[in-house]
This record gives sequence, C-alpha cells and structure tokens, in this order.
Amino acid sequence: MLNIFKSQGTKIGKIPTTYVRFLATQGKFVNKTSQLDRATLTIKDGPIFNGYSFGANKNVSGEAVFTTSLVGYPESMTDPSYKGQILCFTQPLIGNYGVPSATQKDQFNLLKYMESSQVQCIGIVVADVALEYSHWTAVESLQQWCQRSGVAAISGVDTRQLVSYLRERGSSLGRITIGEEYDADEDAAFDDPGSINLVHKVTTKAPFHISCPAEHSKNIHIAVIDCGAKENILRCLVERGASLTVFPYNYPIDKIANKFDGIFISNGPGDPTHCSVTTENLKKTMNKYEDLPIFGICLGHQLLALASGAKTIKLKYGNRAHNIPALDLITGKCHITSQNHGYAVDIDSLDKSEWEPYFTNLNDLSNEGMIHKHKPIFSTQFHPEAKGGPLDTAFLFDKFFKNIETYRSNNGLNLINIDNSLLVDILPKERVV
Ligand SMILES: NC(=O)CC[C@H](N)C(=O)O
Repeated sequence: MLNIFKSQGTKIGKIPTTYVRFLATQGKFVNKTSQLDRATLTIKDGPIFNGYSFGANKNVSGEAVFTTSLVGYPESMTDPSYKGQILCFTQPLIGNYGVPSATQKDQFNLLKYMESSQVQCIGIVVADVALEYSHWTAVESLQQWCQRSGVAAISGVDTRQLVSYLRERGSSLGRITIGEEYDADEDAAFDDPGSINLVHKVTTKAPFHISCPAEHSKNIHIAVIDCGAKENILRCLVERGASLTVFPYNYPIDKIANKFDGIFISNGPGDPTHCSVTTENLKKTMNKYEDLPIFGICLGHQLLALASGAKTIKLKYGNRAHNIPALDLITGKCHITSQNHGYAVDIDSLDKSEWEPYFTNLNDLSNEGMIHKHKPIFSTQFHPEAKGGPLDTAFLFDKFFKNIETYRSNNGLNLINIDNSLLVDILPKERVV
C-alpha cells in the first residue's frame, strides 16, 4: 500500500488518515489520529459516537444537520445560514484540499474564497479528516483552521449511521464534547439555535455600500436586505453591473425602496418566522411600489412568502446538498441545484390568485420557488449562486436584471435614484459587525 502511494509520487504525509490507520495496523506508519484528543458526539435522546477531536478544545451544542455535498467545505462552513449548527459531512474524507485564504479579496472587494469572514457553524463531524492537504489555493489545513477559528471538530464518526438516524428521526440537537471522560448523563443541556433570532447575529449592523467598478457598471443600484448574505450572492449581483447598498434585516426598507432599481432579499440562518419585522417591511414595500423588481433566495424566498400571507414549515431533516433536482414549472426543465435549508414554504398556503409556484423539488416535492402573476417578483428556495456549483440556475440573476431593465425603461426619468457617488463617500465598504 505504502509502496503504491510512493510509486505514484505521493508523499507519505498526503495519505488520507484511513490509510494512515490501515498502515498503523500493519506496523508501517505512525497513526496520527492517535495523537488527537478523544471527542464525543452525543445526539439528544439518540446515539453517542466516539471519535477524535481535530478542532478547538471546546464543547459545543446545537442542531445537528448533514450535507451530502462532495466539495465546498470552506464555503459551507462560512455560510451564515449554518450559524449555530453542527454540520456533518457525508463525504467520507474531508480536508484533503486544505483551506484557502480567509481574507483574500477579489476585484469587487468581496472575499475570494469564503462566504463570510468567519466560520459560522459551531462544530463539524466527519468520518475521516485529512490532516495533510494539497491544493494550490490552500494556506492551511482544516485542522489548523478549525483550531484557529474556535470550531469544534470530530473525526472517526460513522456518519452513515448518524445520517440514517437523522433521516429516520428528523433533525436533532447534538453536542460535541472534547476529552477522555465524558458521561452523557452528566450534562443534559442542549442549545436549540432554532429558538432564537439568528439573523440578528449575522446581519450587518449598519448599511454598507459595494460600488460596482466602472468597467462592469450598468448604473444599476440594488438594495440588499442582509439576513446573512453569502459573498457569492453579492458577487453575482455586482459582476452583472449593479452597485449594492446592503441594509440590516430590520431596516424599514419600504421607506426608501423607490430610490433603488430593485430589492434583493438574502439567505440567512434559523426559523424565518423570527424575522417578522422584515416580513412586515416587505409587505408594505410590495403594496406601495407595485412594479418594483424583487428577488429572494432561500431565507429571502421564505420571507417573501410570509409577506405574501403564506406559511412556512420545518422540514423533517432539511435539504443540504449540491445535486438536488428542481423542476421549473414554467419551462418544464429540471435543474440540478445547491441547497441548504431546514424550513420550506407551505405551497398550499400560497395565495394562488396572486402567486404561482415556480419550482418544485423532485426528491421530496417540497416548494422551491414562487413567482408573482403580475409583478416582477420571484424567489427560489435553492441557491442559484451555488458556490461551488452547480451553475444551472445562474440565469435567475439575469432574469432579475431583465426585470430591472424593464422597470427602468418603463419609469424613465421618473425614477429618483440615490446618488451613488455620495454613498461611496459616506457608507462603510463592508459588513458592519
Ligand atoms: N440558506 C438559507 O437561507 C436557509 C434558510 C432557513 N434558515 C432554513 O434553514 O430554511
């Protein structure tokens, strides 16, 4: 085994830990995981898994969820929608391509590799961590990143058993405990992130402005309602030619919506019903400005649905993956989509005189989007910006921009836009924390 790896030019240090364990049993190699602390994953009223800690030396508790995505652990872990959750990866080997720079910016002053400036989930669960890594963008290992970021991490868990349990019993609270001696009965307290308003924690605390560089600019100005917006969503808007003013989730957007070419409502963590202030503001905005283009993604979709009078429900265990089929009910085409959500819009509660379902999930038939019958408003439960991929539904950003073009040409000179150059001078350039 060792020779095969060597003959392929792979250094011993790059061998995944499963092989390290195998080699250790053959007496051929030092078992690196044996140098790690013990850790325990306890599911409330459920199974207990013993493993090894490769993250922060810290006990954490939150909702245990799983993603079946094969790649993208840096993006998922920094997605604000995962705030307060313990994220289990079903891909058996995690960490082998390391972690890219958490601070490097792109040409739009947006984070180049991460979806926000910090790790948002409180813990991760993997079957097998790669302590060594190799990738041209990597600057550190997953272990180093978790330790540096204060994120608990456990390896050596039978993630198939965990996921089978979560699919059977539904989303559950979990706890990662570091150390040799852990008695599950000792500590019965489990934090439930679903019970608090997590959006309040991740939203910008004051408006900030992202100016579209002149070579890209179409002189479009979009107001973004920030419930925990992913960087790549902002990039998808800016690279299409828009400058953005990003507002806190509770900003009275209805008072200024007519100063913008369109409104975008972002993704975000937790139960959408905690954001009733946003819902109320959206309701007023839609009533006041009938032809204003609006686009919402994920939590943004749920908030728009609540504003239209529909209801949301909690799914049994949610949809978190990069390959979920969504049927476009207008074109009849099926798209492969990226998703991360635990709640969904109850499509039966949608006012069908005003709205139509737009997409349907072909795995569980849950709602994946809605579109207004007369106004330029639509939203999706899945993520058309999808980093890392797939890009099947990126055309929805173009659709939003098309709605904006129509809105502008219909309104002509009547549209009173805010002077962008003024905003550039007075507003911060990045999220206010
Ligand atoms: N990615 C998101 O915006 C998630 C939306 C919401 N928090 C949910 O879990 O359903």
